[in-house]
Amino acid sequence: RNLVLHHFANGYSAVNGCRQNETICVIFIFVALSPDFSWSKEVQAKLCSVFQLSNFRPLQRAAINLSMSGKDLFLVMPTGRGKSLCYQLPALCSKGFTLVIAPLVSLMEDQLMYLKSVDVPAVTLNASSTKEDSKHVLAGMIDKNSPFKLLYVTPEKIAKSKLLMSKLDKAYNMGLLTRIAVDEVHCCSQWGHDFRPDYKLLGILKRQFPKVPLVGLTATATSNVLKDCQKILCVQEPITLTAPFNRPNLYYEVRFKDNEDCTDQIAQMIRERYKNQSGIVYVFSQKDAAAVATDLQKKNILAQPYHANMEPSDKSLVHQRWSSKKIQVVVATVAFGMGIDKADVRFVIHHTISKSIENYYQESGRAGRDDGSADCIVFFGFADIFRISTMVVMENTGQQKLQNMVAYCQNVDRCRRAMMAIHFDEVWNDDECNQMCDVCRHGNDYITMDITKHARDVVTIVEMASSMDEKLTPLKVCDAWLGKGPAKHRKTIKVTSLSRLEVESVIIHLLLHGYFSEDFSFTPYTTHFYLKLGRKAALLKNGNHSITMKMRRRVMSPATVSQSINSAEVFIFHMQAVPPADSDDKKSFLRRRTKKYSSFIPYSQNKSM
Ligand SMILES: Nc1ncnc2c1ncn2[C@H]1C[C@H](O)[C@@H](COP(=O)(O)OP(=O)(O)OP(=O)(O)O)O1
Ligand SMILES: [Mg+2]
Ligand SMILES: [Zn+2]
Repeated sequence: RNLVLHHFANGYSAVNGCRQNETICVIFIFVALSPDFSWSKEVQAKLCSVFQLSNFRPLQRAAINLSMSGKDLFLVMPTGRGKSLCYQLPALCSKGFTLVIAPLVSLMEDQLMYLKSVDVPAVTLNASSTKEDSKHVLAGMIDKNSPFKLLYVTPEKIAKSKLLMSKLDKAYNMGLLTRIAVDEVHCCSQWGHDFRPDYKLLGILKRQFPKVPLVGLTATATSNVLKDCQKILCVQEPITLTAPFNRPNLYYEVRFKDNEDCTDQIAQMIRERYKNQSGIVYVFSQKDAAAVATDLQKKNILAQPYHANMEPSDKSLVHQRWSSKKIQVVVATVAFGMGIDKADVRFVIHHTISKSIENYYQESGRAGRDDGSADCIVFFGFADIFRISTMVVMENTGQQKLQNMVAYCQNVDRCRRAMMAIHFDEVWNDDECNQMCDVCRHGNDYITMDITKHARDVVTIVEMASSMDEKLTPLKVCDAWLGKGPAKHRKTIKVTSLSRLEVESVIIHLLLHGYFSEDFSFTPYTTHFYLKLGRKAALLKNGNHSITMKMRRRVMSPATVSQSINSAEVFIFHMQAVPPADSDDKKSFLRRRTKKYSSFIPYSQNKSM
């Protein structure tokens, strides 16, 4: 029992046997960690001689042993931690071949290129396979000498190719279909972040080939998504191994976009902080990819765009040039994601927030796969929220997921890792972050403020517009509150004393907490996002109701301090700070300031940490 607990404490975290008795699962995992199976020597030898790796990473050995002993398995392991090895190595140590389902041709090609380089025979069948290639592969599947160990196919092939299914059937009967691996298994579920309809049809595999063990692999799946995948794949009693989601070498930071274009700031960071280092800049749209790449090029940065609408050969070229360090930065949409396995990515910067935490975790997870330190920085812009919101308006849980992402960015209170842990149903102790997020490093720069009066004012603006039968976009609401635009929108309230960033922050807070809600309006060409009163807005009529939020401490001159001491009026974002007169306060101010400016020195460059 103690040994099992020891393994758990050392990162072999959750083990859930769906519908299985927990004790049996604990025994399975315990046994699976043992190095004494009939295949253990061969597995260890090939780990070194073929894959040229000296040790397993957490959970790899358990996953391989469970898979080798014929168990069905879900493996949830952070991006870049080596899930592929957990089916490639068993494939190499078993007779017959392993069928691998992967969502993208580019992802398969990358894996084939890698396997070729280490002399593991692997082939693919996909829409771009030639007739000759297909013939060769189909024949190999039922060849007793198994000319290949891994066969990569897209889910579309399984859904559409009767010939492939009949060959698989034959191979199954001959005992040559040894294992099935479903990579990026979260694509099965509509609740996952990257649903692919053809994955829904993969249940046929377990129904047709019940004796073949299946392993589903993903970096990002909540327990509900996994349950859904299990049902879709018709897997009866899988064991789920979940490696801790945490990537200790990644530094997470969110920056508020103080104007629409943060490209200048990004360029400066790349030129100074990430000189000669590889990275990715994620953008919202194909248009943005082209524009931001051009902007960076103008600033003498070797950057190229990457998006789904480019010719496959152009995409490959950008990927190759980046992998071989001929260019420094790829400016990409989400199309540049799965299967990107460059080890030394030192920064992933989001020019625009992702549409969900799952997406963000996966995209930022492209950084630091070599275990070296790397930075993951998001630029959080007010207008971007509504651009994405209207884009995901038709997706099942699109708004909820976006809200979670916005809450992650807006948060200045809780360790960023804690936010992710809560999202992925993990237990997390904030101390383990090790100051590797901006909140843990700079949380003291924020204080709790009473914003009730501000909330009443801005709610009044929306209420008034509505009484005049007008709808206001969030940007219009900001303008009205800041004293721009028609005066009728602020008849009974004063122009706010808050800065634009503060105004935006308050509106986001009210939206996240139900004082405002979204009001979409559809035209044949576009969708508009308007603000309307949310379910909690009425509470503001009650004199006792109060709202607080964390705001960046405003550094004030002594005169301002005395004016504002009893007021919630003055806070935040004044970068032009004036040190306090009092000498103790001055010291702490200077400490804070040094700290604040060191906040712009990320971990990877901050040699003192
Ligand atoms: N035991 C190990 N020791 C050192 N490096 C390893 C080990 N196992 C795998 N790797 C390396 C090989 C790859 O370059 C890198 C990422 O592996 P890979 O299998 O592509 O990740 P993954 O599938 O978990 O990530 P993703 O979720 O992004 O697909 O890790
Ligand atoms: Mg992978
Ligand atoms: Zn933290």
